[in-house]
Amino acid sequence: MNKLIEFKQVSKQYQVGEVKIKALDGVDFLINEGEFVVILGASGAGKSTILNILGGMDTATAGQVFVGGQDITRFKDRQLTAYRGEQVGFVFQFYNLIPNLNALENVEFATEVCSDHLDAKRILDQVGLRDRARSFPSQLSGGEQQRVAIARAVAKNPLLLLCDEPTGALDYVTGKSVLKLLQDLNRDTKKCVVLVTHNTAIAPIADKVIKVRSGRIESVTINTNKQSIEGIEW
Ligand SMILES: Nc1ncnc2c1ncn2[C@@H]1O[C@H](COP(=O)(O)OP(=O)(O)OP(=O)(O)O)[C@@H](O)[C@H]1O
Repeated sequence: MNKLIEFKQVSKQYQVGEVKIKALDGVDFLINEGEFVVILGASGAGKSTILNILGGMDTATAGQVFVGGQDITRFKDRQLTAYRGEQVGFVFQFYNLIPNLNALENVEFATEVCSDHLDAKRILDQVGLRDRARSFPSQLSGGEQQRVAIARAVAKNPLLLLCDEPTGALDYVTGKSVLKLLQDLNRDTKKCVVLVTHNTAIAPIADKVIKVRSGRIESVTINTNKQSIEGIEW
């Protein structure tokens, strides 16, 4: 399998007044093309910091981050903006949809800047929202809004899909169906998915599990017997 992402001795320090906070401290890991990766860890472990640096939303204090062979820590602002806009699809806990655009418009708006984007209607169809394309976020359930957010991310046709606690605001059954959608998309499109969670029960659905603790990598495990989301409970 080809290497897609490499973190090399990545550190991140935040300065809050007089206090220095070490969010990441020498983080190393590899992710291959097409992998479904779960980043696990307790609150404050550094999971979101890893995802934000990988997505070009934050910058490392030290170290290198290679994505598709390019060191994104060396990118100038414009390159980073282009990388974020075109190569990365984000899915957040609280959907972040634009309230006065309907579902279809939310997806189309996100893909406008992407030269290689997919058809918004087709992707909405794929996430099971064909009949809700004209609905506004306030008219959709949490699970439906998250499906729009996933469609928005996928329609950009990005290199990677980054998901930060995508089921954090959803009930058990809806959360499971959103994870199933992400798992299906990963299988069908071969896009790399990196999902951050504190829920250890989700780990068996991943190809690779990266455990983070106090800003360091505790372990990296390859699941030889990856499970389907239907097969696990918590
Ligand atoms: N902008 C910031 N300024 C200062 N400290 C920050 C900032 N962002 C994160 N931190 C700190 O860095 C550490 C790692 O935070 P991070 O958000 O990556 O953890 P996390 O594992 O994603 O936690 P959670 O599951 O609670 O979201 C924490 O101690 C946090 O307080």
